[in-house]
Amino acid sequence: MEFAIEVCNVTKTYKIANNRDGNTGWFHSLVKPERKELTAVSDLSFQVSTGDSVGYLGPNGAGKSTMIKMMTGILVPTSGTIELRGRQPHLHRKENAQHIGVVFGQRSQLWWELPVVDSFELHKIMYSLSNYCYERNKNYLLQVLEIKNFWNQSVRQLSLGQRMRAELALALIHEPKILFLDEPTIGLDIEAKEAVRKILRQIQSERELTIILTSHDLQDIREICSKVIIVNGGELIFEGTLDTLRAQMGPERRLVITFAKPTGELRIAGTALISNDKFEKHYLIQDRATSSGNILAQLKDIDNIVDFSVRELTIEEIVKSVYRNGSIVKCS
Ligand SMILES: Nc1ncnc2c1ncn2[C@@H]1O[C@H](COP(=O)(O)OP(=O)(O)OP(=O)(O)O)[C@@H](O)[C@H]1O
Repeated sequence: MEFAIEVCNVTKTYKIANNRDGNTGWFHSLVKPERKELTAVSDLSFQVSTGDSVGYLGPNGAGKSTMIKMMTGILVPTSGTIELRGRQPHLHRKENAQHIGVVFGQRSQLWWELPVVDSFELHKIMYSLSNYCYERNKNYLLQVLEIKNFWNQSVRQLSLGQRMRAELALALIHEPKILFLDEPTIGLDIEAKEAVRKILRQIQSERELTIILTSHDLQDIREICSKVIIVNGGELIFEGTLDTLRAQMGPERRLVITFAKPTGELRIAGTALISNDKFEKHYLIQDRATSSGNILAQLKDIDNIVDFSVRELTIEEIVKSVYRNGSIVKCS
């Protein structure tokens, strides 16, 4: 099997200031600063096959951005090796750039004051694209990403959803084989999120694109990715398919009910009571067959309910669940 990405025993440490305690600590840190090491990525190994779409998940500070920066060649691993299509990214930054596209949800590659088209013309020059290749890709992306009607508009006038579609098109204009997406739907409304996910699914299948996606929105992962890697504290804690993760995790939704008056223990069929405060109770929805309608039917006869919500587990809760429900799973 051909691997698009091979990560082998990679560790990345940063040197950070060691601020000393005590009354004079600040003074000593100022005149004689000490440094200590922080391990952001710890002995990580995994492979991504060509054409796979992988969700790279973890709580804040888990080392996701550090890993993406190493895979794109911006940072150099402290030890271990990374290969993208057989090449170490930091040693072959120029060649590597031809094969990868990068979208950071919180940072723009588009020129803010200029019309959208200008950023594309610039990329054409930067990537030395032939007229034929540029026009073919441009026409494809303009149509799939529906950006024709704001093609000549200045970037700062675009809505967030339009800008993200333009960012995606720009990252794909040189027809990369691997696309890195860091929180691509952050800040978008539901409709715009849906559009981005649909487009990514389409482009991925039409171009056999390998996708690495970090997101705190589980719906992104569910709709775009076939595999998941979960990291915590720089270490790999899960690698496998979404189905394996679901089986490992158990319930994926949480029901929260708020009461007007102090209320004793209350059971709801198809859920497990996990937090039993007098005014607020939390339940894990155990059974995938338990629909919101089913829950609503059970709640309608209980007066005294001020509010209730059914929400997905957060990444932090998933990480806890992976730890709680057994050993760390690695199954490619
Ligand atoms: N340039 C840096 N210098 C020193 N420490 C850093 C640097 N970049 C990241 N770190 C530290 O490395 C650890 C991992 O950070 P990283 O940004 O990779 O995590 P992350 O999973 O992407 O987090 P988030 O989801 O919050 O973006 C954190 O403790 C962070 O403070």
